[in-house]
Amino acid sequence: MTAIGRSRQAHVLANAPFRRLWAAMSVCSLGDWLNLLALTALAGNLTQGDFRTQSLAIGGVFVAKMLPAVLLGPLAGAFADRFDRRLTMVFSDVARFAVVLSIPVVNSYQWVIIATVLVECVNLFWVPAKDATVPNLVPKQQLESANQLNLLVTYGSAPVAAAVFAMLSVVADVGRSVVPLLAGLDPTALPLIVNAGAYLVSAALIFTLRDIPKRDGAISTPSVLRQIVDGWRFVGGNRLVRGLIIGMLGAFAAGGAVIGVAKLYVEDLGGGDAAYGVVFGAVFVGMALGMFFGLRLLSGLSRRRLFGLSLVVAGFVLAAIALVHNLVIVVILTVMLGACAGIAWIIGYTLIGLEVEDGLRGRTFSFLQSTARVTLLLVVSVAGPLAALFGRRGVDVGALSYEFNGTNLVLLLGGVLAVVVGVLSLRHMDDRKGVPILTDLITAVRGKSFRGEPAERMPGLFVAFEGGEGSGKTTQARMIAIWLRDQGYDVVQTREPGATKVGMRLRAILLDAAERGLSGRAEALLYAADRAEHVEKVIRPALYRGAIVVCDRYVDSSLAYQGAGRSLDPDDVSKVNAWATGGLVPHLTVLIDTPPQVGLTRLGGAADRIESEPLEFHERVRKEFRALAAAAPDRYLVVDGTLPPEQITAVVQDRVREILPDPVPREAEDVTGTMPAIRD
Ligand SMILES: Nc1ncnc2c1ncn2[C@@H]1O[C@H](COP(=O)(O)OP(=O)(O)OP(=O)(O)O)[C@@H](O)[C@H]1O
Ligand SMILES: Cc1cn([C@H]2C[C@H](O)[C@@H](COP(=O)(O)O)O2)c(=O)[nH]c1=O
Repeated sequence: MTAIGRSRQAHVLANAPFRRLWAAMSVCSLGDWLNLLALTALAGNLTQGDFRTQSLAIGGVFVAKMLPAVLLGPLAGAFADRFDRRLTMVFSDVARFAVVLSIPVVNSYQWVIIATVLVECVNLFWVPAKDATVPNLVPKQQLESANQLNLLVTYGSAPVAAAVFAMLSVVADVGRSVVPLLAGLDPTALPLIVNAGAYLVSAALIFTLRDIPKRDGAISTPSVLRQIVDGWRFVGGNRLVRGLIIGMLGAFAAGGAVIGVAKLYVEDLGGGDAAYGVVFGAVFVGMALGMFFGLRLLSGLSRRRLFGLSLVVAGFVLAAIALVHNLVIVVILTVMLGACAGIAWIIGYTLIGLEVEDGLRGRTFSFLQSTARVTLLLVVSVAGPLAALFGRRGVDVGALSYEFNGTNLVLLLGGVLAVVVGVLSLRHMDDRKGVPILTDLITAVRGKSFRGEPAERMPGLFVAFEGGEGSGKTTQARMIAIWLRDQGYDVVQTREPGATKVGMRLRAILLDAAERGLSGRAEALLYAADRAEHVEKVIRPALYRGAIVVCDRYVDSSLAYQGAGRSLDPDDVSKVNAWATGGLVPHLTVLIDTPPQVGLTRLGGAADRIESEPLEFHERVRKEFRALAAAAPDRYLVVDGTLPPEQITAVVQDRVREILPDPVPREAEDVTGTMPAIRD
């Protein structure tokens, strides 16, 4: 039953005009992928014999495919705006049909290149006309679903095309051996005919789609160079985005190296066109596996770390592909390579979506797309000539001989590049500095979250100071931090709320006296949010590093203030905080126990939102602090806060000394005195 006032929205594919356009897009995408496979294979077949010529010939196809988009993209977009969109698409489809069909008929390398450029020029009209049509056919609220479906067919058709290509290649081979008339035909002729047919089907589908308005507004497409310059201005200053862009472009470059030499490499391994189709399809199968299963398998690992890590692993897998001379193993490794690429791709896109602020997001995506195109073009154009330049080389080790060709070199370089950008991304974006990545990885593989590490397993020491308003804990935390630094320890002195960037904003909200009417639960959650950020970004990394963390307030403050003060269920407060901190508990909590009547009078300046609570509230807080300490005396030190500050410091020092790794004995300290190196 649907709720009153809410009607269930039909699926976007229930919209007949969009369904027809989508069908046309699907057929075209399939045709496009088949085209890529068939043309690269044909270029290799037409120049067979000489390794160098073949490498250059295949590289030439990629250059011909990408150059029109880079040079003429914006121009074609502007032209496409002026024509009737339906007719633009229909004419483009018919033109593509004719040009692709002519390729197997002419059967020459020069024509392959000319035809490729022609088809790509026509694509420049088809794509903007299609993009501008979708919003005309679909209501605004369904646009996102429509775009998702478009993406699905754009990339989802690649493995289907690879399978179709492999199958058609086998059929063509059988046909040529059985029918003598077909013997002279290149095996790629059949896939090219199917490719041409796909464009014709699309033309027919769109021709009958009368709902497309003739013209509606303009699609403005700035030049690729403009997009890159503008984009860098916006994204270059952000460390996270910089890391993401470096990683994603590196992945594109490594991918470009693979695309540029894949056909020849498969041929080197003894595979024909069908095997090329299988390897091509393996990349996409792997990508799908990575996107769906890889992320689930490692759901406990920090996304930023997983991004860099998947690039590094992809690099090693690519290097293995470069060195192994076995087609079956190469196909398996290619699936793994695709999985790493899939993980990196989805994380990269999601992180940009989540962590880049709204005003920058569009520009970041368009910057990424423009630079990705240029990177791909550059790498693909260099890969072939580089492989050709290196040629074929053999290494003899005793009775064994190992062939290392230009294709192996390009793949190996692609692998090294992926490892380097992976490491660079990790260094730029790591959100868990100081925590060994292997520890995180093992925890994630075991199915646990990286946040669940108890303090005892970390080399550092965690001391928290608690107490009511004006009890003197900030003074004591500072004295202890100075004393510890004097003794040569790495000390991180911190506080709650407000030790992180987000925390500072939360502190402002939480303590603003003008912020009236904040509910108890919201207050508890905001303190917990501050704590989660604090633990993840400051405390845990410091403890992993082996530092001593001296923290002014921690979970007990929430139990005392929100639990007892606001009368929230202590179990709820405890659970929320256990989740927020991943169960991180201090080694020692020092409670500076000062009666509120005393503490509140010590404070100067205007009272903040919590300080201005009535005395009974602060009494409840104090009572709860004392109860918590009484329940776990081993982990607490309770000191009378009305004593003179130096006396309190001495008591705290004695207790902390007991748990210090390699402490300086009290007597030695008394004799030598201290030479404070850092006062604060
Ligand atoms: N033992 C003490 N006896 C008297 N005054 C003290 C003592 N300890 C600190 N003070 C003074 O009390 C005031 C509050 O101290 P401090 O800032 O350390 O307290 P606090 O517990 O951190 O307060 P809050 O958390 O409410 O900000 C300061 O002016 C400080 O000099
Ligand atoms: C961590 C934490 C703090 N509070 C309250 C206690 C104080 O009134 C303020 C913090 O101010 P301070 O001068 O830095 O001590 O926030 C709380 O209610 N719950 C908490 O978890």
